Parts: sequence; C-alpha cells; structure tokens
Amino acid sequence: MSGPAAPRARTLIEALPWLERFQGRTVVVKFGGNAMVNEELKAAFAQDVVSLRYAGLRPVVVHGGGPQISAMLEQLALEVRFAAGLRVTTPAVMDVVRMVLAGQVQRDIVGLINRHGAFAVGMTGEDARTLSAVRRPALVDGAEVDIGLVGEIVHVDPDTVRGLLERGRIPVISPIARGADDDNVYNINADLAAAALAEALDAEKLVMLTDVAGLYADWPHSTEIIDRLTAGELAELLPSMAGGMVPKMEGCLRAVRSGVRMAHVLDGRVPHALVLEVFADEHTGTTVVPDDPPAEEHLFHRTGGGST
Ligand SMILES: Nc1ncnc2c1ncn2[C@@H]1O[C@H](COP(=O)(O)OP(=O)(O)O)[C@@H](O)[C@H]1O
Ligand SMILES: CC(=O)N[C@@H](CCC(=O)OP(=O)(O)O)C(=O)O
Repeated sequence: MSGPAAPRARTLIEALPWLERFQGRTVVVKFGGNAMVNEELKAAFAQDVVSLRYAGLRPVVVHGGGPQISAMLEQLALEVRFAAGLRVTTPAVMDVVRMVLAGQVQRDIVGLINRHGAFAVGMTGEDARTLSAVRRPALVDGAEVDIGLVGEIVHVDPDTVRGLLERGRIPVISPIARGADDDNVYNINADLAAAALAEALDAEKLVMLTDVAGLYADWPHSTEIIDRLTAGELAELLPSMAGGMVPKMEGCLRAVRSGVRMAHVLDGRVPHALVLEVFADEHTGTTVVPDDPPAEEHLFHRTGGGST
C-alpha cells in the first residue's frame, strides 16, 4: 500500500479480523478511579466504549472510584483506611461510597457516553439484585481482620444487564452489592466486581484500565512489564503481590479460570488504550490467558491479526 491515505487504510484493514471475531461478543471493561485523571482521558474512554458498541461488540463498563471516595471522605473529615487493599468501610463510610460511586462517578461516565447517543444506563449491583455479597474480612499477616461493610460477591444475576445489552444499551455498573442474607449494602472492590460480572456474562474479554503500564515483574524496583502469563503462572505469583494489583490480578485469574478467554491490565492514562487493545495487532500491558486456551486463540497471540 502506498499514498497518503495508506496508513489509515492499513489500520482499518488490520481491524477486520478483530471485528469479525468480536461481533456480538461481550467485553467487560473496568475503568479504575486512578485512570480517570482528567476530562480528556475520560472523554476518550467514552468514545472508545461507544466505538466498540458501533463495531458490534457489547461493552459493559464497571467503574471504580477509590481516589474520588477518599477525597470526599477527607472533605467530610472521615477516616480513610485500607487493609490488604480493601477500604475499611464503617456505615458512615458506606454512605459516602454509595454517594460518590452511584451519584458522581457513574453519572459522569453515563453523561460522557451519552454525548454520542442514547446508550449508557447506569445502575449499581443493588439494582434487581444483580450482585449479592456476604461480609468479607481482610487477611492481614494471615489473620482475619474485620473491615466492616466490605463484601465478597457470592451470586451474580446477569438478567438485567443482558436485557440492557440486548436493547443495544451500554450498562455502567457501580461496584455495590446487596447482602445475600441480610439487608446491608456492601462495598465491593471494583476489580472483583468486574471479574464476577465477566464470568456471569460469559464475556469474551475482561479489560482493566489502571494507572500503570501493566503488571510489573519486580514492582516497585523496576518498570519491566510481564506482557503475558497463563492462569497457572499468575496463581504462583499472586501470593507475592501487593497493593492495588492484588484484587486486579485476583480478578483476572478468576475470570480466565471461569471461561473468559483473556484478561488484560492496561495503562488507562494512554488515550484510547481500549480501542487499541481490542482492534490492533499490537498489545500493550499485561495479558492473562487460561492454562489451555482454545486453539484459535493462538491465531491472535501478539502477532495478532488472524492472518498468521
Ligand atoms: N506488581 C505491580 N505492578 C504494577 N503496579 C503495582 C504492582 N504492585 C502494586 N502496584 C500498585 O497497584 C496500583 C494499581 O492499582 P489501584 O491503585 O487499585 O488502581 P485502580 O484505581 O486502577 O484500581 C499501581 O498504581 C501500583 O501502585
Ligand atoms: C472494598 C473497596 O476497597 N472498595 C473500593 C471501591 C472502589 C474501587 O474499587 O475503586 P478503584 O478501582 O478506583 O480502586 C473503595 O472503597 O475504594
């Protein structure tokens, strides 16, 4: 190919195998609070999600908002405390979590997506009992520590989300659950909520957008990224991980072990990281695959494009 339009044509043609492969498939995208660093990035993310929808995929957005919750707690002079990467959630903190996630962060994302058409519908895991959870203590140095209203998802009812997808909508889901056996409302880590939804929706892909370039092999000493690993390799590494990467990689592992074909951790600070991941030959960040990926997956491994 030559001439001034050649690079653009090549980009479009390169996307063809991916467009074919992903038609009608569900992709769960976790948009981390740390990746929402400015308005331009948030707007680019919304454009990407709408592009996936127009290309025939079924995107589902699960959003975080940890830094936004912490900022509001500080404004209200309430304590910001984490144990093993999970927020210590008193009833007063839970009110703020619900207010910030469902009333602020989710509304922002819905608004940005709907600039492009009547697509986004916001909901929390409480709606139609989509997510049900039980109280989850944190494990600190091998001991269980009570961290209040933090939940572990024990049941996902994907019916409402499926209904929205069938009508061409883009669900935008806040990581809040109803108690499975009480009337509490639980705070759920957004990575784990995204993984549970990906599993229940039988998603093709789980994509986590965060504020680092992927999983660093020797964090925080080096910035060398692990570009690809199998579920078994990840399970071996998990006990040595720390901080926000723990729920993220736990979520990726859970997803690929329960039928999701690939999970990715990408740098959400790169504009349009999402479309670049789904439609391009070049993958960035970290990709987790099942131990025994289906045969056709090899066609799309890094060399990509389905033509190799
Ligand atoms: N091995 C690792 N590789 C990359 N980041 C790591 C690693 N271990 C811990 N982290 C931390 O995890 C953070 C990402 O998780 P988190 O702050 O929860 O983001 P998000 O809001 O996107 O969920 C990184 O900014 C980094 O500080
Ligand atoms: C239990 C727990 O820790 N919940 C998280 C929910 C938001 C979240 O996970 O947001 P990020 O993805 O931006 O970190 C919290 O309260 O911060």
